[in-house]
Amino acid sequence: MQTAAGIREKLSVWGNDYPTEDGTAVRDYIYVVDLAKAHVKALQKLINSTEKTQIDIYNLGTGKGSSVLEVVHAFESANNVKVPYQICERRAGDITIAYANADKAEKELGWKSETSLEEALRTTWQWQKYLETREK
Ligand SMILES: O=c1ccn([C@@H]2O[C@H](COP(=O)(O)OP(=O)(O)O[C@H]3O[C@H](CO)[C@@H](O)[C@H](O)[C@H]3O)[C@@H](O)[C@H]2O)c(=O)[nH]1
Repeated sequence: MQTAAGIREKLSVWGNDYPTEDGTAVRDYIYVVDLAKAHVKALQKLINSTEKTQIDIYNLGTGKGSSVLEVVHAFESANNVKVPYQICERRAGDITIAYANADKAEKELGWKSETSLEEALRTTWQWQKYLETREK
C-alpha cells in the first residue's frame, strides 16, 4: 500500500525460493471488516451464554492461502496501480505456508469471511487515497 502510494520506493518481497507455485510465501489474507464481524459474533455468543465462564478459541481466516506475489498482482489489477517490488533474502523465521481452517467459527458462530481479496484490496486502496486527501 505504501509503495503504491509512493511513500516507499519499492516493496521488498522476502524470498522467492520457497516451495510454492511462484516461490513466494503463502498466507491467509483476511479483510479487516470480516475480522471485526467475527469478533461481534463472538461477543454476541458470550452475551447470550448462560454459562458463568466460557472460553472458546476460534481460528479466523478465509481458509485460502495467497502468495506474496499473488497479492501484489491482485492489488495491481484491482486498482490499476503498479507496485514496484524487489526480491530480497528470506526473512529469518518465516514459514512457507500458513492459512486458517475457520470451520469451527462457521459452525458455532455462524461466521465466515465474505470479502474477496480483490474487493478488500480495492477498498483498502480507497482508504489510503482518502487518507492522502485528509493530509493535504
Ligand atoms: O515487506 C514485506 C512484508 C511482508 N512480506 C511477506 O508477506 C507475508 C506476510 O508477512 P507478515 O504480515 O509479517 O505476516 P506473517 O509472516 O504471517 O507473520 C505474522 O503472523 C505470525 C503468525 O500469526 C506472527 O507470529 C508474526 O509475529 C506476524 O508478523 C510473509 O510471507 C512475509 O515474508 C514481504 O515479503 N515483505
